[in-house]
Amino acid sequence: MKPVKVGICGLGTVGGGTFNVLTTNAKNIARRAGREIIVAQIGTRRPNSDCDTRNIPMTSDIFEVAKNPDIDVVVELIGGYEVARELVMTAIEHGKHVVTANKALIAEHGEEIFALAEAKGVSVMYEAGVAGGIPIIKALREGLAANRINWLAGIINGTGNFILTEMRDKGRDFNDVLQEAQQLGYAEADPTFDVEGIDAAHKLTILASIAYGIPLQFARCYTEGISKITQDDVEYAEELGYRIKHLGVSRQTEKGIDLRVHPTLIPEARPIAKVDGVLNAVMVNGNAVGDTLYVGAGAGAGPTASAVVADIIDLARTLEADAAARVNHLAYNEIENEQVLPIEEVETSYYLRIQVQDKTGVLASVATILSERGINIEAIIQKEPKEGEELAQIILLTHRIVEKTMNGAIAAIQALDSTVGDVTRIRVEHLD
Ligand SMILES: NC(=O)c1ccc[n+]([C@@H]2O[C@H](COP(=O)([O-])OP(=O)(O)OC[C@H]3O[C@@H](n4cnc5c(N)ncnc54)[C@H](O)[C@@H]3O)[C@@H](O)[C@H]2O)c1
Ligand SMILES: N[C@@H](CCO)C(=O)O
Ligand code: NA
Repeated sequence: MKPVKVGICGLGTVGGGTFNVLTTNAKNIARRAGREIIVAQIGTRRPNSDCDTRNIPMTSDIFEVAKNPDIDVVVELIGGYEVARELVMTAIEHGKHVVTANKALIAEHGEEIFALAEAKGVSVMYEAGVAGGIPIIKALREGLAANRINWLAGIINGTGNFILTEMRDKGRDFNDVLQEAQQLGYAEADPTFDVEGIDAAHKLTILASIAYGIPLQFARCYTEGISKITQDDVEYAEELGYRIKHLGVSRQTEKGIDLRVHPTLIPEARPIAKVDGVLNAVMVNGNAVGDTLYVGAGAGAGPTASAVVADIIDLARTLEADAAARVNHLAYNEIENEQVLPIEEVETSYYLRIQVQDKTGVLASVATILSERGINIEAIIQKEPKEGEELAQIILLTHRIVEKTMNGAIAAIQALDSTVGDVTRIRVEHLD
């Protein structure tokens, strides 16, 4: 069979990694695909010193790659929304298959891109976009296709998990660790996407869509970042037997689907609570299979390239096949518009940290506010003021309650004379 010709656009962390995996593992890849896969052209503004591209045609115009009649598969690794969207649409218009690691692009413009791809009989693959090297898209779209997915939850941002781990294990400063994550090539071009949960929300949007067969609904994803987590919360969570992780959670409930990214307390006995550093992990619960767990590197050149190249191999195998026989872009042939629940309607358990004046009767007033609203307390710790400080802290774990009821309770606690500042609220997931 004739070789498959690939054009790579963007030769940064992931582009460079993809080029190196394709060349280093070329023989093995050809054995798997049943044909050679060669890099026919690279579109980049500058060379990458980690890559020996001496014999490869290069251009600074990525659109030249998208239109090159010699190329079968265009690999979009430039990032961002607008130019990337235009590039991918141009490639599809020219009859190319596309592989991308760009979850922002898929979460925001996926429907339009897939519609054009289906009209043109080509495929757009995006395994590298979600949880880096973990083959979670493949697992959900194909491996778990027999199931009704009940829920999924994951650590799906490598930079965020790296920061939380370094803060917890070494007491390091947030910004210092973020800088290291940027140097290691883990972070997004705009790192607020990582720390404010936007990147995780892009990934969760995609996971929920292919898990339940619903449209991509990024705008409905509730998003909260990790920048407000304090060393105190990390320590108190551990005292209660929990770890704090930045989690994407989506459940199929009777009221609708919840779709949310936020810091989360997880019981330390759960394997996912011990997934540290740049590792990602996704738990998926299906009605036939039960619990499943997928763990691996969520960012970095090699792991992300592993997923990009797997998609290219998949395409190489089916290049001449009937497009309609390929698995649908969003896994389901029929997409149904199920309601995404507003965060106020979501039910979960809570960790609360309340700073109070060190007076008698304070704990009783807090307990009264909670019990009046039917909120049961599961555990409680009271911390005396630290040396040289005047404020005490009350730390609570509650049973499950709907978020709007908790909002009312928090407002009432904050209105107490004895409460100082805002109440810290972190949601708790037992993952069962
Ligand atoms: N870095 C990771 O670990 C990782 C993991 C998964 C997914 N991703 C995604 O992969 C994509 C690329 O990320 P990266 O980390 O490799 O970024 P990067 O900044 O290292 O590389 C992007 C490259 O594209 C080039 N580029 C951008 N616009 C261009 C244009 N118009 N013409 C020519 N070149 C252009 C840049 O100069 C840069 O070299 C992003 O969508 C990112 O979200 C990254
Ligand atoms: N910035 C992303 C890259 C992988 O998608 C992360 O840290 O997870
Ligand atoms: Na993946």
